Amino acid sequence: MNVQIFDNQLELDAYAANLFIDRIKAKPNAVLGLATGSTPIGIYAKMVEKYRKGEVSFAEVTTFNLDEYVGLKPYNDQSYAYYMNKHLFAHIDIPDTQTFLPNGMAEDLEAECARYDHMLLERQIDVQLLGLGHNGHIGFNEPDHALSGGTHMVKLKEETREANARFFDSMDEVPEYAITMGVGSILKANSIVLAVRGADKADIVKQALTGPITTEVPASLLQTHPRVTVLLDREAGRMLG
Ligand SMILES: N[C@@H]1[C@@H](O)[C@H](O)[C@@H](COP(=O)(O)O)O[C@@H]1O
Repeated sequence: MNVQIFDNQLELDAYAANLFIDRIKAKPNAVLGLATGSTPIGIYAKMVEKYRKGEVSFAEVTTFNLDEYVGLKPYNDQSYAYYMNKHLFAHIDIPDTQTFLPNGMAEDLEAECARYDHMLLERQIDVQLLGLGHNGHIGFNEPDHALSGGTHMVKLKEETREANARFFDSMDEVPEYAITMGVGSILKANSIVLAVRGADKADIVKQALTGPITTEVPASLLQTHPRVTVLLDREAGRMLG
């Protein structure tokens, strides 16, 4: 693993954005795997800035998001569809037909997981962006005695709902279920960028990067992938030797 520790957030954001932009410059029709949460916001802002300066075009890029809550309409401001439009898609030249997220409003959620998985099987993600949950989750793959390879529905752990409650008006509004890309699909990406910030993630960063490879810390499976770049701020990296 290539681990980079940054003194400030802006440097981390710029470095991460460049990894994606360099890939698009080398391969204009690159397939990007995208993530949500607070960490990627600055990375997307940097991508938008570079797009506005004319440094990159997303016209041929395709994107797949990791996950989506079940039961939130796309125009609900807490849905990941809304987030992606707000922070990235609305500001760049990517056609709507080339951006994909699981549909958490699908009537038949099993069929929706199969549909999303089918699309992922047909394509290879060139660069996959990941954040890290406090319990080691990636996407919404929660710690468990076994993990799913493909897209599936998950019941969110209470700790995850609590961590994400800060974005909602009350805990009752935080969805209980989500659809997430599986760990198998994530590990199939050609390269992976894991971005993590904050002292509250230092312990799980250490477990994920240096602890045993276990489904109880889903991010520890990244140790098995040959091309992972880990981007940390000082706080998140403070427990690494
Ligand atoms: N489903 C997302 C994850 O994909 C993300 O990595 C995590 C961490 O988010 P943050 O960057 O806000 O800590 O939040 C959510 O649970």
